[in-house]
Amino acid sequence: MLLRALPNKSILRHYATKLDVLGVLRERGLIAQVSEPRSLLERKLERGEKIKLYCGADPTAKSLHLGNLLPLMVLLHFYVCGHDIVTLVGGATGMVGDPSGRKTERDALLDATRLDNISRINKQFSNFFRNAVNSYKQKFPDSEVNNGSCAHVNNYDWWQNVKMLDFLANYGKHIRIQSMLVRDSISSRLEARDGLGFNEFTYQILQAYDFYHLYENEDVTVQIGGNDQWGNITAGIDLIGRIATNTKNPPFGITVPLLTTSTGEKFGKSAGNAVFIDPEINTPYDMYQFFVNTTDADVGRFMKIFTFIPLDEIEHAVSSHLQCPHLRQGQRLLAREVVNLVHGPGKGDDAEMVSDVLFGRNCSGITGDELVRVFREAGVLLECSRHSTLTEILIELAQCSKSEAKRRIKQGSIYLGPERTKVVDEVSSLDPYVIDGKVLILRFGKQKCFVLKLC
Ligand SMILES: Nc1ncnc2c1ncn2[C@@H]1O[C@H](COP(=O)(O)OP(=O)(O)OP(=O)(O)O)[C@@H](O)[C@H]1O
Ligand SMILES: N[C@@H](Cc1ccc(O)cc1)C(=O)O
Repeated sequence: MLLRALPNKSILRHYATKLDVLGVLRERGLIAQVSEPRSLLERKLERGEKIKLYCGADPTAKSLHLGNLLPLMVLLHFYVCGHDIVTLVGGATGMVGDPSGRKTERDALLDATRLDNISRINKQFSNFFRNAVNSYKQKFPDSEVNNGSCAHVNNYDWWQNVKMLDFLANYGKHIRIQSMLVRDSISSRLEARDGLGFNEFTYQILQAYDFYHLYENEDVTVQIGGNDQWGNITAGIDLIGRIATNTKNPPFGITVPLLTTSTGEKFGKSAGNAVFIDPEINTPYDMYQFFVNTTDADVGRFMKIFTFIPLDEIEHAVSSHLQCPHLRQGQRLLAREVVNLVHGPGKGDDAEMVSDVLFGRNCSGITGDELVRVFREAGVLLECSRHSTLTEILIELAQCSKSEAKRRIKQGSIYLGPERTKVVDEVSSLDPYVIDGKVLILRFGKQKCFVLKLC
């Protein structure tokens, strides 16, 4: 296995002092466990040796979600420091189902659904790394980013050729049942009433063999995953130790802490609380809203995990945020940065603009075209005929009767235009409130705001 030295120029501002990506990741709260011999990995990195890392996700949903971003952020930090990365979509493992962290067996997916999920997830992997690197470059224009290579693989590509008899004969004896039985994902399910199917029991063998395959064929030496993946990752390390032809470069596993909800549940698909990164499922604005609602206590932690904001700037941002927490400056910075990173430079700023308009911040100066673009992307642009009267528009928006609409206007709870002009009567023309002849901002009291494109 060839070890290549990292080009000096790839050492970025954040890592300049130590060549210590692992140290930075630890400080950012992105490391739960590193397998032994850890010091060997640390020394390699300190010497500037280039390594290759992989992380996998099963195609059990249409999209990756914010929980999946934690291991991907680890890959990303290594990537912008010049290391090579591989993402894996589990075309094979997705047919079997990972029991890790689950109390019950997964429902099998239809082939067509799984295949569709695979192509979507591969696209999300490549978009994520492209957007994140672009947003990194935009954020730190003076840093030279010599990112490593980024490859995307599907484990079905090698599993489809593996024959069961050959596998059992060649690898079976190297896989020890005792160590399989004691892994948390297995032992916890053996005690449960419904037990565990043979498919799920063998899952760790599949993931172990993936690591072995990538180690032998692609020079991958590190696997990253959530902490629930520790058992599967160490199964791979065991297998490599037993059968690899060249063990001069020992394999390693690095896990990230599991992002949990306030009730301690893993944030993800199974728990049904995921925020997805596919903009067709959750728009950048949805993601912005999720982060803007972060509690004060989590703002700094999430900035460390989900953004590239340097640690000293995070400290500064959090302490000035805590002086006036009601302004939610910390949450706004966090939300803007994450969305820029995941969806590409500028998308966080666009989402912030939508949020500012909807939640009543000063929005004068935004052009009609810009409003149409950002509200359309956020999926919250409404349309109405430019010949409609105010009463007709209200009937549509509030799904109310004509008399109810008129009553609302009389009550003085309707505000129009960027200047939020209160109206108390049907207006003869909406034109004075319309921005650039095409967009009307209409508010119901303080709570609701609508942006309408006039057609
Ligand atoms: N909440 C989370 N925090 C940290 N890592 C996570 C989280 N959710 C998933 N991951 C990690 O993302 C990687 C891919 O996960 P994958 O998509 O296969 O399953 P999942 O999202 O955990 O799905 P499920 O909820 O159905 O178990 C794994 O390494 C997993 O540990
Ligand atoms: N088991 C991982 C996904 C995965 C699949 C195959 C691998 O080789 C690696 C990771 C999970 O469910 O989160």
